[in-house]
Amino acid sequence: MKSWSSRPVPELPGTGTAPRVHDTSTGQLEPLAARDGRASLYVCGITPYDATHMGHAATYVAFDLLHRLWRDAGWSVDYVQNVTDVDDPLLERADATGVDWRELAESQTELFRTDMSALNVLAPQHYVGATEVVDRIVPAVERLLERGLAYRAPAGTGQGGEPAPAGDVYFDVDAAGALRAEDPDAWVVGSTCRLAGERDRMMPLFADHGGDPDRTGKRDPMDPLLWRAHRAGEPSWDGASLGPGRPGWHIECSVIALDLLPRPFTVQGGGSDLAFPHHDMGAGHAYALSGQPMAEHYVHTAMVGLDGEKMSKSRGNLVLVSTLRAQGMDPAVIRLAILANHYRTDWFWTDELLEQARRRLGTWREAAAKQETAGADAMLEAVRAALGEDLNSPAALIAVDAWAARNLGGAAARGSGASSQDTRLARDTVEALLGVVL
Ligand SMILES: Nc1ncnc2c1ncn2[C@@H]1O[C@H](COS(=O)(=O)NC(=O)[C@@H](N)CS)[C@@H](O)[C@H]1O
Ligand SMILES: [Zn+2]
Repeated sequence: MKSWSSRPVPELPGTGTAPRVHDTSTGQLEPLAARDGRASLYVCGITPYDATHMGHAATYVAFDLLHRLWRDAGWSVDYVQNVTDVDDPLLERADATGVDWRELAESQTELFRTDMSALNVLAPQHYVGATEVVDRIVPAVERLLERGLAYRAPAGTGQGGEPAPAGDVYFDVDAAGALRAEDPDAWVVGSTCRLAGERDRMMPLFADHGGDPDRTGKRDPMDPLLWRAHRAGEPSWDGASLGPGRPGWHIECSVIALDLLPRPFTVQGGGSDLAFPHHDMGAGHAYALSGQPMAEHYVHTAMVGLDGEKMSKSRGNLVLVSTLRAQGMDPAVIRLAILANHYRTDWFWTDELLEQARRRLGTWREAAAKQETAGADAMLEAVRAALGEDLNSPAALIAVDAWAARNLGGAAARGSGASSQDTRLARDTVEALLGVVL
């Protein structure tokens, strides 16, 4: 699937260092460093409807900061993102709005690409739809069955009490967890999101995020679906020995990452709502298939809300990037409004945030319009330091505020050494590291 076009990233003098970022699997700040000069990133992509709301945008802008820091450190970045272009929520929305599910997926993915390009989010090298890799998912599920790490559920009733045909294939979390006996690094339920052993906390999360604990005939209610046997009216693919059907959710990300990224890759990323079950189960599938951990680090962004509630499709309280753009809002203002919040602190989208970002950008651009300015070196150092400490973009913006104030304060405030080269470096710093064009 095609990705999107990205502006070139200005080169900066010197190099940054490995950013220390909070890793969900350890609960600590960890240096996210490349190996042999290569860093690799898998950020879960959208399920293509209601794109691109501010929650989506905040998550992809956060990982864009990491991507830019890695390039500033002189490393090459292998970046993969998927599109969950077949899944229950998408089919339900298509049915509810009387739109063909493929057309809905295609048009919403295109809108997402346009919004990402407008927000100056660097494009992944690989942008892969679940429907493009069904032929890779089927053999992976067959392999898990052969190894006794998956099983076919008998006919019964589904999560909502509806009839469920025989042939739904589930991952056996217990059997997979037993692999730890052979390898202490092996995945067990909860090992990548630190919920191991907390079933009473896990079960509601599992049910809320695509799980079907009440489906009869499962060995463990928490076993996640790998392959959904064909139901009338649903899209389905040839599943070879699995029979006709469609992929489960977690397995798509495991298979795409295993196909395109090193084992393990550097960072698995997404919003905090993906930590469990999605990233944890996905890590279990990847370990069961490869014998290697899926990722070295797991990084999750906080939730963006509106009017006191998490911004989400189900609540329909969405502020869309494309709506603001259609109203003439400069996307750089939207990006600045997002960056004014720390990626790991839940926050609410407000008009004041947008207004504050608009003013801030105006001040920065006024300073950058001056023929000669000073202080870019100090600003570069301060922005690198702020982002290098758990992607602290609010502190980075304050460093740019200080640079602008100094240069709008008249010649005396600027001090000696003002030059046009300095202005160039200031612009390049703000664009290369923050993705904002002055
Ligand atoms: N309110 C929100 N705040 C922050 N991030 C959010 C919010 N809502 C969704 N996200 C993030 O946006 C990304 C896409 O979400 S999504 O469209 O529901 N799609 C999915 O979660 C799956 N397609 C991942 S494989 C995910 O990383 C999700 O965690
Ligand atoms: Zn995913």
